[in-house]
Amino acid sequence: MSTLSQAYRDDTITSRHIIPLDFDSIDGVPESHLWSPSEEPHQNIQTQDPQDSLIPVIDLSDPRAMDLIGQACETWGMFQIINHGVPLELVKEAESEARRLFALTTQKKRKVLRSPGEATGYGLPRISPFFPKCMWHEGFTIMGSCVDDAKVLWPHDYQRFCDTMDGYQNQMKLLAHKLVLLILHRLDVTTEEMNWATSTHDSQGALQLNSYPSCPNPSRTVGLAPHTDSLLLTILHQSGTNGLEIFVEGLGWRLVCPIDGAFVVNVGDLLHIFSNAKFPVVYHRAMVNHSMHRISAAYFHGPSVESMLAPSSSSRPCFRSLSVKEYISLKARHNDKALSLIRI
Ligand SMILES: O=C(O)CCC(=O)C(=O)O
Ligand SMILES: [Fe+2]
Repeated sequence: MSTLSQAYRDDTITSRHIIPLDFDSIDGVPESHLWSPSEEPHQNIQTQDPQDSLIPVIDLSDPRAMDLIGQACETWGMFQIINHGVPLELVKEAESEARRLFALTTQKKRKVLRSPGEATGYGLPRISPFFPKCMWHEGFTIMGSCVDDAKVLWPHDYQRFCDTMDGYQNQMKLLAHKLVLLILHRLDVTTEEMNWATSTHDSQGALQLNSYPSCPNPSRTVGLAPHTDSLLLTILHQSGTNGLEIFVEGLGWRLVCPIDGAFVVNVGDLLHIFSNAKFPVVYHRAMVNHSMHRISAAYFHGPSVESMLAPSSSSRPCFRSLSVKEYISLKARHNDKALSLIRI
């Protein structure tokens, strides 16, 4: 049976930029990383006042949580959650282990470089080939066990990293299932569809650790270019530094303020399709700043890659049905054009 990592492996586009910059050895932004407004479609739209975040913050212990989540999915496709039940200690530990990883020398990190045809390891964002300039970013992708890479990075001290990332992925998987259940109440789903979306034993997840070093020229650089996440939903921990922005039709780019102990949750393409576009497609990006090294951890949750996906109980579906694997493949080849290719 295919796994998410096989599906990603099959479709990696060979990129001329697969190696993140050696951030330790540079003192300016090289031409390859300098974006002009015309190269970044939304770059010139002003971000709103940082205090004025639109995205709702929902307390999962609130009896109205299900309704609030449903409304947020329909209106923004994004919300933040607090009182989610994930031990905050574990979140802090995962962030600190991610910092320990990115603080390694460039030479060390490149030993676990994600080569073309590989799904996990150290590297640039998967969307890099679709943009003319490189992003001010380095990432580390984990799907299941990361022990092989960790042994290369810390031959005598790899267990701490692995245990933390395993524990974090387990908690994310539990939380993702809880959220999917709450979200599906907003949609008119059949029992069979409910089983598909909530089946725990063959759901798939990937953990993406993102690092955005401080940048000498943040107004001409992009941390993570505008994109949508491919799977059902994403649960993001952003360290206390601004950077994540969501594109809202008619309003432009809006900051998603970091809140201590909260996770940002956003609808991914598969959920957009499954909701028959009742939930919007969520464009977001990450910007960088002059003084802070920003870290984030995104957990992408999806169903089995072998399973079929179609708009739920819809008399007038606006997408054709296809396998999850096929969608991942379309996305890898066509990026944000993938949804229009399956629209009917
Ligand atoms: O770093 C962030 O805030 C966003 C990360 C993200 O969008 C992703 O990893 O897909
Ligand atoms: Fe994302």
